[in-house]
Amino acid sequence: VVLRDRLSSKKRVPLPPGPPADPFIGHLRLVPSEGQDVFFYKLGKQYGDVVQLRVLGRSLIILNSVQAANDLLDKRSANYSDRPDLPIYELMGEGDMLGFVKYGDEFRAQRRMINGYFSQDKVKNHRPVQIREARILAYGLLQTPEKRSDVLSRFSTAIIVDVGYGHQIVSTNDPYVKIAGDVGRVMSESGPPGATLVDAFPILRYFPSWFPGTYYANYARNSQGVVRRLKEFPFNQVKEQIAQGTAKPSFLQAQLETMNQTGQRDETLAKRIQATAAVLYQGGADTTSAVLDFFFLAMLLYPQYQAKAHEEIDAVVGQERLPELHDRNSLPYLECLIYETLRWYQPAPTGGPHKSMEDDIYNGMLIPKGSILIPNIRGMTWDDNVYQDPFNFDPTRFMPAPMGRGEPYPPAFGFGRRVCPGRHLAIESLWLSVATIMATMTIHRTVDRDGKEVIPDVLPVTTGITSHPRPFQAILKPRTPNSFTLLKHAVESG
Ligand code: HEM
Repeated sequence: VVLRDRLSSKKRVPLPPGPPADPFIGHLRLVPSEGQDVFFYKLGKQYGDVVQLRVLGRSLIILNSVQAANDLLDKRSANYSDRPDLPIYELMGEGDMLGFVKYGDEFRAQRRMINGYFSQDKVKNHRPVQIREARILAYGLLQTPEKRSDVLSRFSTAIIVDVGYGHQIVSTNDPYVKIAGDVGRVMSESGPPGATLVDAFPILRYFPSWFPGTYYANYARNSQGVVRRLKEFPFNQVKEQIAQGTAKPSFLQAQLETMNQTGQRDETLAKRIQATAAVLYQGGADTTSAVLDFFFLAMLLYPQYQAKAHEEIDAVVGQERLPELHDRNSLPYLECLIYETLRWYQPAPTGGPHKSMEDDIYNGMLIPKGSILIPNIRGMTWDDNVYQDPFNFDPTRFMPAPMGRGEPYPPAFGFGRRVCPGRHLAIESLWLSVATIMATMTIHRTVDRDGKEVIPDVLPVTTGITSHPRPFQAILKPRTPNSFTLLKHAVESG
């Protein structure tokens, strides 16, 4: 009786508001193929911070405020930490990797493994690698500014490959660079159409990749080799190095050593180690380099903030040495510059999709069991209840009054039990790279044939769930002759 009463009372609870739908396909025709983050943001403006869409019988709940995302995904995380079925990623061989794993024991085991190596406390051990790579990055940018995008990718790949697998990248022929390139291509390219679902509903091919069955199935099948190599190559390399006594400390080495010590050599554990090591690359490489590219874009569009960062670094660090992490607390403006970059544009603007496990009621609205919840980070960072003049890039917004307005840092790393486990590593990588770049170079706009400054396009490209700036050129110059010498010396002395 109690259950019947609860169910019948739920029937009276309205669903969250949303736009009018078509019969059967629901809101399918409304959702655009590109720029879903901006579309969801606009829906939020019209219908409120919790909006419901129905697509082919599935309930999509769009969350456009930090408050709603925290209330549901964090405070009620026991119900909202599952992921939707993503058959295409499963087909690719990624179904057992943390970003896609369902809520349950395997999820907990993988998070524990990753947290054990990347918690706030543990990431301190990885600083020497990050410092070295930040300096190689700045040196590389000054030497080949026209290859900025490649140099940024190399930076984020090198950190993951060293911290994750104990391998230092020294040349572009490196097998890890090849694997990284292949994985990046697979994640961003779409393949030939032909999947049953896509054939049945051709419009599905324009859907973002988190929507079940929408990614090209053939392409996914053809990509299995790339994903397998990402899992097996580092694993086999480190296993061999351990056997030969040459393994360097790394995430993989630590997991394999623990497995050897406990004598627990079962296949499930070996597969789990492979999957967690692979997901580090997948979660950490393109995201970090995309943020840095957004940073360069912001510096070209808003040169006044670059000048302020230079001033702060000169006052604290001077020009005779390079910044170190112990300078971090003395450089509040630089901190704000990094968080404003993360607020302004994000590499994952629609966040990670969460799935609800039971019916729930929130603010008088029914969130049906099995809904896919999209924490639309774009909408949250453009929320004018939280951020004044949200489209404007303004690092001082986070500063306490009277310098700023004390606005909160953006939720760029997601929510609840699914919050990004690489966030501490990511923030330190970003801090070291931005601090080293600001200490050693100035960033300028290029000029066209008529001598007019080129202002790059601010609108990013978003494919699937990741976003990065459109290609643009920047002129990078050493701040002083000593900047270049300092970097050269740091890089050459290792
Ligand atoms: C600036 C860089 C980064 C950004 C903006 C970012 C952002 C995110 C976001 C938004 C999510 C989804 C969270 C959710 O579902 O609520 C996520 C998940 C994840 N990230 Fe990151 N991330 C970054 C760097 C990294 C790094 C460096 C690593 C690894 C070392 C990493 C590993 C992961 C993993 C494994 C997940 C899946 C977690 C799960 O499903 O439980 N990320 N990240």
